Amino acid sequence: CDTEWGGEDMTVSAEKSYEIQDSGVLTFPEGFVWGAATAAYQIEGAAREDGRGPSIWDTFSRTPGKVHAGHTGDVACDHYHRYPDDVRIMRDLGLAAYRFSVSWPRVQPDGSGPANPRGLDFYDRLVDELRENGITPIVTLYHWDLPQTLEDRGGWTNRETAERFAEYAAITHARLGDRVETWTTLNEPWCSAFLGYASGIHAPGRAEPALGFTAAHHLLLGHGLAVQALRASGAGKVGITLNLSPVISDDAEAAAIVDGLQNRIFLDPVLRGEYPADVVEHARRFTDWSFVRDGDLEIISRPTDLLGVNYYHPQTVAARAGEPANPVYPGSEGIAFGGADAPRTAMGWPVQPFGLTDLLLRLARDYPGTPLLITENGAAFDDVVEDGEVHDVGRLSYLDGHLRAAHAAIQGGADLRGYLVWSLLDNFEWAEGYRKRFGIVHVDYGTQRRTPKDSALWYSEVVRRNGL
Ligand SMILES: OC[C@H]1NNC[C@@H](O)[C@@H]1O
Repeated sequence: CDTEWGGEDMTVSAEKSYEIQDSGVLTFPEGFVWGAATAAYQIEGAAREDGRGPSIWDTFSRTPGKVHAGHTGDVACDHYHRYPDDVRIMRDLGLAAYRFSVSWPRVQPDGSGPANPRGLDFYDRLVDELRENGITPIVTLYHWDLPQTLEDRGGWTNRETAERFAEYAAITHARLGDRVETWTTLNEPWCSAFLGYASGIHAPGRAEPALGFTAAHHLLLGHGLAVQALRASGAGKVGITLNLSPVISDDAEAAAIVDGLQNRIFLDPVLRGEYPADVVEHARRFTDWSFVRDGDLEIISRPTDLLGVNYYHPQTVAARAGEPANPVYPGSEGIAFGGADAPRTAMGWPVQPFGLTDLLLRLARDYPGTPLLITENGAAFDDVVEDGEVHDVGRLSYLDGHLRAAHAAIQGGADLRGYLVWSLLDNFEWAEGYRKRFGIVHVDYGTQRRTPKDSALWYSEVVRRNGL
């Protein structure tokens, strides 16, 4: 993926458009926010430019065997240099909002201390470019690229990292807060904790079940401290983004365990100010929870303005004697995962749009009063560029089904404010490297040429009509 910048013309060809057959128009609420999402390490590149320090993903991707084919985020989609072209693509598609993450090691190369002005300068340029093109920026403060220096001191297993995170949040808001209204603190703390510390599948690659729970708590504490810092700094809307999955099972006990470890261990502290009692008991074989201090849950549950929901698929589980534990769900011995009878994406994930309706209605029922924003939903498929076009029928069908599912949830009473497709661009899919493509815009990593896929043209029409 190491390329020279070609600077080709990236405009979307306006004459092409994707007509939606009038199969009964579904219209979304007035003001529904349509956009796309990305993350810094997955698209920016420029890994050592303008003072950026190393993150745990720079380290992890250089560790043999951890990332497909040794892929790294050194160049990625070269968004650090090509952002004007990428913003122009979003404008031409008619997107109203763009969710991106700020790279903590760009802002504070060592994770603490004074800001790196050149790092912040990039986000200044990006935010201004977005606003000049009528696109609302939505900032994620942490999308997994922890400064390595902090990991060297224990990372999210060290309580002090939560305090450093709040300082970083304040620094970033001080620079961008006059032009960025909507902030989410963390992206998918479940992945950071249970892929990164409990199972070793993601950076920093530690594989001790107990550390998953410690890291989860300090991530949540960091969220709460950052909310306090953002409020003190005059932030507008503040929230957190969680990857949530409804659990499908014939076995109530298995379902409760997985739902607790995936969903309620984060939802309940943030929105109810308590850890679920069943999860606390379940985890006692791994931890005594002594990392929870008096007052932590009050900090973690500071009021927020929105809940970012990342949905891809449900979890189908069954009780099966002798089944070994799934390492990302500590203590899940006797529970078999998978088995959904559904089409699959290139990630092997089942395509089950009904799960999104179930999830959104469950959130509205169990955690009422919190506006919801789908901050990620999308699918990987093996795309091919043919005569300058990408006929990604599978992705288009996935998105169509999930938008219909989201609409059904709105009809059922869910307070859903918007939908941000994952992702704007094909990008670095973590341990899968660049071999999995989630973008509605194809990226040729050899030339960095962008090609809007049929799904992008279709999505543009959905945005224009505010419906299907
Ligand atoms: O796996 C697809 C996406 N899931 N949520 C977090 C993102 O960084 C991933 O690329």
